[in-house]
Amino acid sequence: MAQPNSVKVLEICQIGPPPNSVPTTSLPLTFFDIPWLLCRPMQRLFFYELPYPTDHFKQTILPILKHSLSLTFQHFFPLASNLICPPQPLKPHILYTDGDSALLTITECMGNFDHIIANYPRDARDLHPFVPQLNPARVLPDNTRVVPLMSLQLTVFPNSGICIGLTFCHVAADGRAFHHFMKSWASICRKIIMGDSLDCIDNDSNSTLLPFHNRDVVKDPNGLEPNFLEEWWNWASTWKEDTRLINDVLADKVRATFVLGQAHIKRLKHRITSQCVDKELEPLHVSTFVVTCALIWVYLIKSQDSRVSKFSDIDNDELYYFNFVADCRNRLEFPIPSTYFGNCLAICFVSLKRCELVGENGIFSAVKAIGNKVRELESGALEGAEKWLLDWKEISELGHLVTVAGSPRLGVYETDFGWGRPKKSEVVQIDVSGAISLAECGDEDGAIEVGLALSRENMDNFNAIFQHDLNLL
Ligand SMILES: CC(C)(COP(=O)(O)OP(=O)(O)OC[C@H]1O[C@@H](n2cnc3c(N)ncnc32)[C@H](O)[C@@H]1OP(=O)(O)O)[C@@H](O)C(=O)NCCC(=O)NCCSC(=O)CC(=O)O
Repeated sequence: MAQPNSVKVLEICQIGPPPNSVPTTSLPLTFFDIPWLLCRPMQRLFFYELPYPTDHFKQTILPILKHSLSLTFQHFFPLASNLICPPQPLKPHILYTDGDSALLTITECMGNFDHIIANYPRDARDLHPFVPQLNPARVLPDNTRVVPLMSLQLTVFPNSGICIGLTFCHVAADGRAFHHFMKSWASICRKIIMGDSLDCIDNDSNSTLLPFHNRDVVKDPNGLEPNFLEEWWNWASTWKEDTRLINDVLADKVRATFVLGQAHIKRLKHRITSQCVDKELEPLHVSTFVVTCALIWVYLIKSQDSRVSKFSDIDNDELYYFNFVADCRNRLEFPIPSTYFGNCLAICFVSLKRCELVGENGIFSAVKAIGNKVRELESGALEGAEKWLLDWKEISELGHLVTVAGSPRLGVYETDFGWGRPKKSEVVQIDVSGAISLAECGDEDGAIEVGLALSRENMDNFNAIFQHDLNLL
């Protein structure tokens, strides 16, 4: 019997920039890009309500989506390009050659749209049929690997909605760059639907300014690039691909979205600020991002308690880690345009003992640790950058790590192709990577959506703690 969420493939094609519109271009990787070479591909879904039958979608909407995608690739060509990894010591780089294109698969799904986009816990495997696979890498006779950087999937849910799914390599684009691409594609599509002029895509709002590709703006006075490359080569030579089947990894996992409302965030901020006053401490950096991360970090550790205690003694002195990235486009001594296309992220780690996190003042301690790290970025976002890769490797091997994907500042729900805001956006890879995903809330200004993928037992525990504690805020 077919699974409710199985999809039927309607068409497979390749879409690239219009022929002869982009010259052959090679982009070097900067020290900001190299750490992402070994990162799993990003998997992002956007769901839209669209009450049309499949034939209408195929005849009317699909041609516009394809045409606007091609026009968008003309400016965002790295996403239609390949990552070229020649044998050491030649450097990996991104190469666009005329004719390069991204794989686009069109599918149809008879599953229940409302269930698929719901916030309540659902089988983590439910979203995977909508995630496109990247074309496999090619290996040239001289052992150069040619790796496609992005693929797309459009799934139509007859008479209810569509899903735009994208898989892309983080080495090509960070969150800001990727969502710039998405909003530009949406803007061009919208203009075609409205019959507006396409003379330029940079005349309506900041989100559709043209991307900036010149990598010379990234200065590297401390020589991070050669060191990161050396570490990547060492790491890649011993790296073992995770060959487990996705269904095995996700067999017991469920995913859910938790919403932290504006009122909750306000009260949480107020509570932390008052604690500072009561204890006569210096004010902390109490942003929405910081308080949300602190709260979720603490609840995640508390929700694991029952599982940990079943198998082992809890070591309260053990260090637990939290990792987030910070957009450096306005945080460096040298100017980087806000439209810079590539990676421009500082990698930040904080750690606390388990007892500090689960104790009475756990959220306060977590706010202090994360907030201080954000504040440190003001005095030098590249401070300690030489340890980014080593920290990453060591800490991920230690375990006890919570990482963040997405951000509430990327405007995910502003991605409007001409038929309204997304009903839901999901970061699918968190179910394997173990990260939490953050986004602004689609339904409430100032609220935050937190995406989680946990074992069924942990999700139940997390849900109970979240509902109980939120009522006390
Ligand atoms: C370092 C940070 C994570 C956290 O810094 P902060 O704690 O200071 O929080 P912040 O920068 O969001 O905002 C701080 C304050 O600035 C103001 N502020 C900032 N941006 C604003 C905006 N767009 N609109 C309105 N206010 C804004 C608010 O007052 C806010 O407080 P308040 O919040 O209280 O109102 C962030 O600055 C940052 O760099 N975010 C981007 C991270 C990123 O790019 N991630 C994507 C990874 S790639 C990826 O994951 C791929 C993918 O997504 O597909």
